[in-house]
Amino acid sequence: MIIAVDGPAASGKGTIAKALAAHYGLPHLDTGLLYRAVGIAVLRGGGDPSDEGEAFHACAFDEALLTDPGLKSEAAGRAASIVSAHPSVRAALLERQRDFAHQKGGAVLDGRDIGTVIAPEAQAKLFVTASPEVRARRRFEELERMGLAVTYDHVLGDIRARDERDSGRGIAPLRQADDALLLDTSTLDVAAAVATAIGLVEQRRKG
Ligand SMILES: Nc1ncnc2c1ncn2[C@@H]1O[C@H](COP(=O)(O)OP(=O)(O)O)[C@@H](O)[C@H]1O
Ligand SMILES: Nc1ccn([C@@H]2O[C@H](COP(=O)(O)OP(=O)(O)O)[C@@H](O)[C@H]2O)c(=O)n1
Repeated sequence: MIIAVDGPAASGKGTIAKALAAHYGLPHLDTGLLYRAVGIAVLRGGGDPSDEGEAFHACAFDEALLTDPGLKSEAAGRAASIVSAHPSVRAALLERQRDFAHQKGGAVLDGRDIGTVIAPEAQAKLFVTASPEVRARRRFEELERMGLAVTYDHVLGDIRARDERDSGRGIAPLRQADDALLLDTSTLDVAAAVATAIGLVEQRRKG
């Protein structure tokens, strides 16, 4: 079974995708990490994420970058959101994601375009969301726990800017697939959000 989990920044999609993977015994891919790695590779090379040529070049990033703690920073998220709007960058990362989705037995992937572009044939698609304020609070607390110097207002501004860029781009914009089930986690804690997600996947499996 392929499970596609899409949604905006800090909606809880990664938490849900990981829990679904554990529940169903499937491998999980956080596709945002790939774009973050490209973004960080450009920044560390002194380049400009909005330069498509530089961003494309960075798609051949060192695999060790995928476990770099710097990937979780706001700067990496911002750079990821800029490089991910370049068609050549999306094309360069496409096959790797499709191969992961189509491995024997299935997989869980989370991102922005899993249900629409990477695996439109996924048996279960969830679109996870929450209000921008709730998402900013969660991300703010997460970054604080990591010891990063951030303010709530800055994180909220960053989340809004990313929402706009991710939803407004011409290629693979963030949107709920027609056959995706909506899961708003604004008033759900992690346990309730995961339980709801499992219920929705079961609905698709049986239907
Ligand atoms: N339903 C929830 N209630 C409270 N906190 C949550 C919930 N879901 C996720 N979180 C927390 O919010 C932060 C962002 O969650 P994450 O799953 O990484 O979001 P995303 O993958 O959408 O960016 C993490 O610190 C996570 O523990
Ligand atoms: N499948 C994906 C995943 C991420 N991305 C981009 O990569 C950025 C970082 O993604 P992420 O999932 O790591 O970000 P968070 O939602 O965890 O904050 C997003 O803002 C998107 O611009 C994408 O375009 N397509």
